Amino acid sequence: MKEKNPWHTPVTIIITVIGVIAIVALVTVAVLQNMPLLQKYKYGIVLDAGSSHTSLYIYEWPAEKDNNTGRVEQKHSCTVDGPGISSYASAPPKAGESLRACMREAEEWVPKKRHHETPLYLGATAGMRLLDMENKVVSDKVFEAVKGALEKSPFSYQGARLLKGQEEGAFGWVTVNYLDDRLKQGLETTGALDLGGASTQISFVSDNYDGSESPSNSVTFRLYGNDYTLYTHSFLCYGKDQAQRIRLAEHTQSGPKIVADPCSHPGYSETKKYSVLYDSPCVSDRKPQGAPETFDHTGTGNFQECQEVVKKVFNFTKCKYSQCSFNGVFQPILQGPFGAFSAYYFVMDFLNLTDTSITLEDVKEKLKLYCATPWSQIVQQHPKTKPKYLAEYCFSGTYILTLLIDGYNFTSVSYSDIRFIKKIKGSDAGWTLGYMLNLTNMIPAEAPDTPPLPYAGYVSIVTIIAVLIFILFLVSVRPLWPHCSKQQQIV
Ligand SMILES: O=c1[nH]cnc2c1ncn2[C@@H]1O[C@H](COP(=O)(O)OP(=O)(O)O)[C@@H](O)[C@H]1O
Ligand SMILES: [Ca+2]
Repeated sequence: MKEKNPWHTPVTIIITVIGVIAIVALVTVAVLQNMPLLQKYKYGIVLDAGSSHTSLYIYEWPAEKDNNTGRVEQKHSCTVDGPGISSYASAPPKAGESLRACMREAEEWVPKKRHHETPLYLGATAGMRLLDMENKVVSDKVFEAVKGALEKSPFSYQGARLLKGQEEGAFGWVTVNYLDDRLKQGLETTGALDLGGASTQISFVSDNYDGSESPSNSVTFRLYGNDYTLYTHSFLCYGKDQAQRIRLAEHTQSGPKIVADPCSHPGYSETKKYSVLYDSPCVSDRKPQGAPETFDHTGTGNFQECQEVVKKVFNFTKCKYSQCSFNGVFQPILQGPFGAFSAYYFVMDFLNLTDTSITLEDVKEKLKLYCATPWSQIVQQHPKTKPKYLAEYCFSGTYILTLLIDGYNFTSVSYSDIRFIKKIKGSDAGWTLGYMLNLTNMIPAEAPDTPPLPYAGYVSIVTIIAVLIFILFLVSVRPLWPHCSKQQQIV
């Protein structure tokens, strides 16, 4: 008679089926419970209302990683048509209207079901700081107008406000170091150099600065369990557009009809209004009395002379601290590396000077040749560049070098610590990302707890343990197996 397969007895079949079901159930529960949720994204929107223009940035991050890091990315940016909001002083409602096209674009980029929970911020910088100094009533009206426009959007409007210079510098530093993944890993940080139209910021951590000398320049952060004492300073009126005004004001103190400018190309000639040049708190107190209505701004294209006149924009005489940058402002010893963005990048990129491994002498030589190039040739070579920018690159390049070397004390050696950057890993360098990370509490003060095992390792271990338990179970119930019981009977 054929012997019955002991595995086919009802007891073993039941034990096996129950065991397999138990393992599958155990692994399934463990996996489901710990599985990352389906990749859903959250969004945040920040408007950078700068002195020259407004930009809107949309940021995106995985929904389950709110307070983890290195994951927020710029999804889209939109440049608002027209000038910065501070230019609408004579027609504030138009400042609000100007934002409409970008706000509509944002509605398309952010999935509709996320609109209501997407925070929306507007931060205004030096253009509005100047307008606020000049006429608080008007600057309030401009803010009212932009608030009105933003409140109408479907997003979660969180406020429109004037950023302090310190915040602008510090959040630019946070952005650069966040995107470079330096904060989470506690690595040496990168300094941030931001050049705008109306102000400029320098921010860095220096071993020689603990915040006690000139405390108004210090900002402290605790990020991912690391303490940082940041040195930061914002120079109002030292953005490149206002610095240009200060420089031209030097030239026009006697109210001349013709200004021969070494920082403009030979053959350049433009009629300009005195009232427009002096329409800024950075120069208004120097307006010459009895000047004609206009002057002819002509170029001589002399880099050395341009350097001399640009230097006069800075005051190097007084310093009540152990050391200063300029205008009597304290600055600790520079400690690199540095990322230089915004107009630093636009100008140096146009001039093909973003490579800081070339010597400063070579940089100056190239700029000298560029400044001496006749205006007609410049216009011909760059038909697509805005004439306003084109007319100023010789000045802007000279201003950047003078600000870095004479102003901040970079040397021919430390100049190579600077990287001119526009974007880091797809996100624009600037204060907006740092501002949003701060307001949404997305950078925790303490390092987040990380799971001891990666997800795949966790699943494998749960499976192996479950299988082992099952085998042990089978072995322990072996005496119940029919053929074993038979053998025992024989013995
Ligand atoms: O393509 C460009 N070439 C040269 N300069 C540019 C270009 N795009 C923007 N800029 C300049 O960058 C600066 C941006 O300053 P912003 O408007 O942010 O002022 P703020 O930061 O002082 O408030 C302005 O001086 C603007 O003219
Ligand atoms: Ca800016």
